[in-house]
Parts: sequence; structure tokens; C-alpha cells
Amino acid sequence: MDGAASAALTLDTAISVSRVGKTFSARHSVRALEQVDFTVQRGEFVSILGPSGCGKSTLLRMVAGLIQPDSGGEVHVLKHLQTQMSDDVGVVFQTHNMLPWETVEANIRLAAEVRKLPKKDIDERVEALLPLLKLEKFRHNYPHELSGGMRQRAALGQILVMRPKVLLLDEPFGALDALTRDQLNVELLRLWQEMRQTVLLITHSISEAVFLSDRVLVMSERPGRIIEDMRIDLPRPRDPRKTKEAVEFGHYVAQLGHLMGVD
Ligand SMILES: Nc1ncnc2c1ncn2[C@@H]1O[C@H](COP(=O)(O)OP(=O)(O)OP(=O)(O)O)[C@@H](O)[C@H]1O
Repeated sequence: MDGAASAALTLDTAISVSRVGKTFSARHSVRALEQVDFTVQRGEFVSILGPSGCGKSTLLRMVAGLIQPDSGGEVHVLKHLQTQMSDDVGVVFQTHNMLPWETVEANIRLAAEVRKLPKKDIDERVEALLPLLKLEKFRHNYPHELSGGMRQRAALGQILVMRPKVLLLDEPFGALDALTRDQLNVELLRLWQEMRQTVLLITHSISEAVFLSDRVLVMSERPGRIIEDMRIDLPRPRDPRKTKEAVEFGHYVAQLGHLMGVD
């Protein structure tokens, strides 16, 4: 890391991505990312918007330690060079990862049990999580007995049980209808306000990004670069109706729409 990049790694930095590029060379060579640089402070909620195929998921998987950048690029999470997955970082994908033959509660307990956390601690964590996720009444249900929104809430629970300091969300509500998605966004904000993890969210929805975030990063067409880093100065806590009716909300949405060429 050079001087400037290391200076950016202040005490409060949770995620630092510096000079990251990625070329995949499977069937044919694809340059997915080019010179990506950004930092996320501890406790910040940051969203990434960008056209389909610009490398958003690739970037998130790098922050998760699932794939490595090309030489020269570095990703640090909580001051550690990210070379593999760690329990400090939780990732939720668009499709859930629940075992169909286990109940909601058993699925939520799973990661903590695999890591052999004391039963008492797991019990406490699950009892705290179920009401937060509004799943108390469904704890004994199986995944196929849940609605899509409940399944994604349970999937979030499977990750939150590990109390990750950094939460990476790859379009976690992307497959849901608009109404359920709006409801889950409100719940996600509520959870974040209680737990205050650092969150990095990938979304295709401009209004979702503005509603949830402290900052929105916009990526270019592939190879993806960060072309905008916009601070969202809307007051918190954010009431959905008041926030979305605010003139400033409309301005942010319009500015981002313009940058993404959708206006
Ligand atoms: N494991 C891989 N092997 C080869 N190519 C890959 C791999 N993963 C991603 N790519 C390519 O890298 C590019 C970026 O993909 P990525 O999934 O990161 O984009 P994205 O912005 O998340 O897309 P979308 O918004 O459509 O989900 C694509 O061209 C994709 O085909």
C-alpha cells in the first residue's frame, strides 16, 4: 500500500479497497473491475449501484474474501488484508441458503453450532434475533412454509447470529415483490439502527439506495470503476413516508438517475 492509501486507513475504517482490478480468464478474458478505490467507515451504510454486469458482485465477493483482486490491488477489512472469509464478515445473497429439512430456528442456529459456540450464547442470540426478524411465530416452520420475505429475513438471521461486524448484502431482496421489498428495507434499517454494523449493499434500486444509505457509490459500465461517491444527508432515523416525500430525497434520486442514464 502506498502512503496515500495507508493514510486513508484511519482508525475508523472498516473496509478499504485500493487499486483493485480483476480480469477473469475462463473461456475468454473479461475485465470485470478497473482501479476501484473506496473506503467505508465503521458503522456506515453504503450502497453500490451500477449497470448489470459492471462487477458489483465481483467487488462484494472480494470484500468477503471469496475471490482475490489482480496483483497490485488490495482489500482490507477491519485492518486485515482480506485473503479469506472470516466470521467478522457476513454475506447475504439474493437466494437463501437454508436447509429445507430444518426449521427456521435450526437454520438460524446452524452457523453458530458449526463453530461450536456455547449453547447458552446461541440460545440468547436466537431469542434476541427472532423478534427482531419478526419470526417468533414461525420458528418451528420449515423454509417451504414461509413467504419469500420471511425466507430472506431468516437468511439474514443465519448471518446475524454470528454477530458479524461487517455485513455484505448482494441484492438480498432483489427477488421479492416491490411491497415486500419496501417493508424489508424498513426492517433492515431498524436492525441496522440497533446493531450498527458496517453495511455494504448492492442494489439495482436507486430509491432503495437513497432511502437506506449514508453514501451511494455508482459504478461505470464494465470494467467497473467508481464514478460517483454521493453522501446522502437525510436525517435519521428515517421514516419511510416522510423520507420519501422529502424534496431532498427526490433530488438525490434524480441526480443518481441522471448519472446512471435512466432519466
Ligand atoms: N467466476 C467468474 N468467472 C468468469 N467470469 C466472471 C466470474 N464472475 C463474474 N464474471 C464476469 O465478470 C463480469 C462482472 O460480473 P458481476 O457478477 O460482478 O457483475 P454485476 O454487476 O454483479 O452484475 P448483475 O448486476 O447483473 O448481477 C461479468 O461479465 C461476468 O460474466
